[in-house]
Amino acid sequence: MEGNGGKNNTIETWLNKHRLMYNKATQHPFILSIRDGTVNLSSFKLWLGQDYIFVREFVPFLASVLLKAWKESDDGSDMEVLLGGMASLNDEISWFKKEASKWSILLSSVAPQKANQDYCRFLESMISPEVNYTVAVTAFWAIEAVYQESFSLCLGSGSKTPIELLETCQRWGNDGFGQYCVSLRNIANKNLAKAPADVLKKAEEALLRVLELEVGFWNMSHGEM
Ligand SMILES: Cc1ncc(CO)c(N)n1
Repeated sequence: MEGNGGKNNTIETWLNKHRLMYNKATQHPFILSIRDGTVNLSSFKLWLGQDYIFVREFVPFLASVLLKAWKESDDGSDMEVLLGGMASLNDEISWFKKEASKWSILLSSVAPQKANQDYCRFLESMISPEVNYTVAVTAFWAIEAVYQESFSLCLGSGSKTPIELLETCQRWGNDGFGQYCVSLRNIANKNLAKAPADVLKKAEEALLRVLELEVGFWNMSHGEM
């Protein structure tokens, strides 16, 4: 018997259960301000500099997920999806540098703020070999999914996203990134379906922690510290 009663839709179940928190993370006032065109550009610049630091910390985290997949996954296609993610991160770091120079942000002088430090500390905790693959890949999916949902909101019909922010929104809101998030969710669901109860509990906690940290990250950018 599988740990999850034989179901293969744990993520959907959790998203329904935690819908309020998920919506808080994906429909944050900062994102809504981009969508309605009222965004404060100094907030956007703050976000950009902080997210560059986050994304650099994201590389060793993803490397650890890849390592866990190699050790613990029985499906070789997981590794290919994760490797694709690693390749996009490489591209993303170049994009941040280009975007920062467009906004005259000196990345080398940006220091991580408290909410960012908290998030980076969480990523580091997930790197530990004691955290198993199912938990780490669930967290990874959640981190990517929040950005995908958030930024695709800024591209929808009726959105008044300022033209100079469209490229940012497209980076995470494009269909390819959406497909990638679906692949990650499928991987998470597949592993959750065969996970024992204690692993399920840790994965659900990791999901909630990610949502909380994402809200904190948006709050920081939006100047609600
Ligand atoms: C804070 C944060 N969450 C998620 C992503 C998605 O990669 C990101 N770049 N930054």
